[in-house]
Amino acid sequence: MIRQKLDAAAISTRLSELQGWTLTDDGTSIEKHFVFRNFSEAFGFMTQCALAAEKLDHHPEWSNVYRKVHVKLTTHSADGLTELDFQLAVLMDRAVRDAA
Ligand SMILES: C[C@H](O)[C@H](O)[C@H]1CNC2=NC(N)=NC(=O)C2=N1
Repeated sequence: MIRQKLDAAAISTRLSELQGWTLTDDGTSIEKHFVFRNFSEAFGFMTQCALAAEKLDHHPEWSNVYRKVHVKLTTHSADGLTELDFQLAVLMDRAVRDAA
């Protein structure tokens, strides 16, 4: 199931397929710091991700300061990481290319 909590081995495999994402100390989230050229690119990225997240019915915890966006992904209902978090991470990495 897509909303089923992943075990440590699955998390480590999925994480190794990504770049720039790290596991938080408590093991329940992955996070990444994105840096863009300017605020417009950062906000364009967030807009695209917001629409993708809504379609996926899976939403990021994030914050933006000028040209930086900090993203933390976790599945609240599973109290940990699920396949959905990794799907959203892949979508976000793809959105970076479109923002440029
Ligand atoms: C009803 C709806 O499917 C749920 O509330 C979804 C919405 N988005 C979500 N996003 C995240 N990150 N975790 C959730 O558990 C979650 N649940």
